[in-house]
Amino acid sequence: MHNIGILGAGLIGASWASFFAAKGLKVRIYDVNSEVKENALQTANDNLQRLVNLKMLTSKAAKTGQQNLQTVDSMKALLTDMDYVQESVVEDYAIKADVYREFEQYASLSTILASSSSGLLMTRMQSVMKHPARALIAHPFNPPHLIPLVELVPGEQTASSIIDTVKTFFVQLGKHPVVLNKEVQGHIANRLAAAIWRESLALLDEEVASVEDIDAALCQGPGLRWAMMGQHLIYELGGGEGGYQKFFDTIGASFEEYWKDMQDWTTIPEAVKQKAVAGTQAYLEQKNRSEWTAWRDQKLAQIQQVLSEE
Ligand SMILES: NC(=O)C1=CN([C@@H]2O[C@H](COP(=O)(O)OP(=O)(O)OC[C@H]3O[C@@H](n4cnc5c(N)ncnc54)[C@H](O)[C@@H]3O)[C@@H](O)[C@H]2O)C=CC1
Ligand SMILES: O=C(O)[C@@H](O)C(=O)[C@H](O)[C@@H](O)CO
Repeated sequence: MHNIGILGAGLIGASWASFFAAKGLKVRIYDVNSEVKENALQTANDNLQRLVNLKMLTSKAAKTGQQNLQTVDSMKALLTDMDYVQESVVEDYAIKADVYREFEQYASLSTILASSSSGLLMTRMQSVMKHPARALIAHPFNPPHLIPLVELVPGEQTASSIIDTVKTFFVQLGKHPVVLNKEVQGHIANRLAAAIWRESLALLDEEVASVEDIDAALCQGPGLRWAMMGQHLIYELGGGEGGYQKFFDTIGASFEEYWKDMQDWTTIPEAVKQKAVAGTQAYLEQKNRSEWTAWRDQKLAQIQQVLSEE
């Protein structure tokens, strides 16, 4: 697959455009909002240069990538002779349904449609399609041009061959695809993030600690391990010579007590949202959002460079 379509070019679509262009693929960018589309082109060009500065891309590859990026003015122009489309339009079933119906007016039967959706169910999204077998979720983590994870989630009508094709495609591009056997809201990573986020909010609400200390307790502790290990492996090691079973039999029992005492919100209280927004302002006194984003991207690149030195 060489012709890549970016359908929806906001925050994630622009980063996807950067990623595919960095890999030497031909990338067409479309968004219903022309200003967003042109901004995405500029962002993708800027990101390619940033990848050079981060020593994650050669200048030659960046130049080729910039030459391979183009914006188009219609879905028809986006989808003509298109191999693979990464859909990153607004996270809304109705909007995605309209986009999928329009997609099928112009895309050939062989064109793969992959949604970036953070947690919508592909079965519901592909239900409006005449040819749903070629649609799946390929959910990234922000920013996809720097974070390798992509969660592949089939809908009930997705062909298994499409999952295999897209998994191979992403592995060849240096991504780390994980394949879900069945769809669940939020997939894997966002469900894990949701559990941590809820308790981060609860600890703030119960005035256990400040926003910055709650965040630091995460990124200066377990977060460092999470860059290379997940909870299962971490606790296999946490059990010492007795391994995971020892961990279950000893420390694990304490976690059962924590769970009894932890929040089980299914909606976020408005007062908590206000506390979190207020508490986060302290970060913006240190750096503005663009500076935090640049700092994040630099650290993400450095971490991955270290982790690649096996
Ligand atoms: N923001 C994030 O950190 C992440 C977002 N995602 C997912 O990516 C998707 C996009 O999210 P964002 O980039 O954050 O949203 P965004 O709001 O930045 O971009 C969405 C874009 O879709 C465009 N759009 C709306 N209707 C359209 C149509 N009919 N045709 C073409 N373009 C249309 C909008 O103009 C907008 O530019 C969502 O499904 C979201 O769940 C996935 C991972 C991370
Ligand atoms: O965290 C991410 O980048 C992704 O997993 C998401 O889909 C989040 O929901 C994102 O929309 C907010 O960070």
